[in-house]
Order: sequence, then structure tokens, then C-alpha cells
Amino acid sequence: MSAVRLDGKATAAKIKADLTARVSALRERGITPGLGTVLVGDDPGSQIYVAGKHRDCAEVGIASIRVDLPATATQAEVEAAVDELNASPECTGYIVQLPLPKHLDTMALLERMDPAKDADGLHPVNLGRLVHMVDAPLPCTPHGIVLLLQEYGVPIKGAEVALVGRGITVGRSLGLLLTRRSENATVTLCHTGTQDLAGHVRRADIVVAAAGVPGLITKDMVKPGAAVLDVGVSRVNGKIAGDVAPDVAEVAGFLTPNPGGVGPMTRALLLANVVEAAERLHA
Ligand SMILES: Nc1nc(=O)c2c([nH]1)NC[C@@H]1CN(c3ccc(C(=O)N[C@@H](CCC(=O)O)C(=O)O)cc3)C=[N+]21
Repeated sequence: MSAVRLDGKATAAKIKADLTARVSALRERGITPGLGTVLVGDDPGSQIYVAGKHRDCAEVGIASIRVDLPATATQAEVEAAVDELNASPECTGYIVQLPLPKHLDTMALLERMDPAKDADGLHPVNLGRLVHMVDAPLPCTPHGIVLLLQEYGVPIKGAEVALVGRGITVGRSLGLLLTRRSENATVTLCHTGTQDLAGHVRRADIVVAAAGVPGLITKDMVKPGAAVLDVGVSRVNGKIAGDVAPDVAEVAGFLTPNPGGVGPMTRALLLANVVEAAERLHA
């Protein structure tokens, strides 16, 4: 048996085609959505992601504004960049690329962002709205995962879901998303303090691996037929290594390739947040 491939690249292309049409409708009204990125330092991974985001923008007709600061930038300098994007009419949504260098106060910077321009859905006000189950820009990776499962008809309602990793960008936020009434999944949020990880994963109909530990999820841990989504982006010998061991494909019913799975969905849903912010602003 071999798992159905959850093709994030192809699904993201469909989403981008829809966004391209919505961007041209906005442009006909004289409105150009614009994505801002704030990148501090020269982490090679972050450089690649930010460059990719600007390429994606060009593809769907979104303008982009890039602010790059040196690794030595002070809190005040990064705050000034945030203030500038908050005030800029060309910027309808932006992100501060994470993680930031250790000397910076990430929470203070996120709180300083205009929640209406929060393209990542990670502003505490927007995460609070998600907790309250009211409308807000959604975190991109969790939203992308839900759309990818829906695209392939993987049932979410009533499913047992094991989330591996409690990070704010994936596990924690995805748990909130999947337990809304509209999704109605049952979620177990596993983390480094979990006693019996294999036991929790084995019960799951859907497994999302976002721990950043290469090969953490092995074949023996996966229930036959389960959907497995690999969010891991570790680098081992220069190559992307996911959190899911390759032979999981022999037992899983559905599996994301990596690369080509969750990553492209994350990028597409970032664009969606920027377009939605522009639509909301000019409604
Ligand atoms: N504020 C913030 N928001 C983020 O969304 C954010 C962040 N900070 N910091 C870093 C992580 C990582 N991340 C990825 C997005 C897409 C791919 C992606 O599209 N990857 C391609 C492969 C790209 C390659 O080959 O390097 C793929 O999976 O097919 C990967 C990683 C977003 N992040």
C-alpha cells in the first residue's frame, strides 16, 4: 500500500489562481494589495523564505515591500520598521519573520503591529479572536493544513487528531482551529513533555508533525490509513529533512511530500491574508 500524496504545490496553485482574480478585481478599483516583510539578520533559511514570499507576490499581482535589518538591529530600530509599515498605505499586510535574534523582544514587536495588517495571524489580538472562535486572519500553516485536508476529502469532523509540537505558528494555533464548531475534530496536543507520544499518534486519524525533529514519526507509530502531514523543516547535510520518516508512506492513507506539501500552502495562505486585509479595508 502506498499513501495518496497530499500535493500542497498543486493545491496552492489553485488558491493562487483564485487570488490572482481577486487582486485584479481590486486593481480595477485602484487598490493594490501590498505585503511587507521585516527580516532581521541573515539566517539563510529565513532569507530563502522571505525571497520566496516576494516571488509569490509578484506571481499574483501583489506589491511587496521588503525591510531588511542587520542582526545587530536594536529593539527601537525594529519597532521603527513596524511603525512605518503600520502607517504605510501601500502595505495592506505584513509579517515579521520569526525567529528574531535573541536580544529582541518578539512579543513586544508582535503587540506593536496593527492587528488589521497581521498577515501571519499571529498578533495576540488575532490569536485571541481565534480562541474566542470569531473571525480573524488565520495563522497561515494551520489554515493551509485544513484546506489541504479538505481538498483531498480527508474527514475532519469527528477525527482524532494528534498534533506533535506546541509551537505558536503550527501546533497550538492548529489545535484552536480544528476544535472550532466548523471543524469539530478532537485534538491531542503533544509536546516534549508528552509521556507516550507513540500511543497518542497511533490512535490518530490525522497526524501533524511540527516538532522540528527529523524522522520523529516512524512507520510503527502510524495507524494504517491515517493522514500524515509533515511540517518539519530541519536541514540535514544541506537537504530539507521532515519530521516524518519516509517509510510512513507504506502505512499512511494520505501523506504530504516535503518539500511540496505544507510549505507551499503556508505561502499561499499568507497571500490570502494580504488580499483579504485589502478587501476588508476597502469594503
Ligand atoms: N513570521 C513568520 N511567518 C512564517 O510563516 C514563517 C516564519 N516567520 N519563519 C520561518 C517559517 C518557515 N516557513 C516556511 C514557509 C514556506 C516554506 C516552503 O514553501 N518550502 C518549500 C521548499 C523551499 C525550499 O526548498 O527551501 C516546500 O515545502 O516545498 C518553508 C518554510 C514560514 N515561516
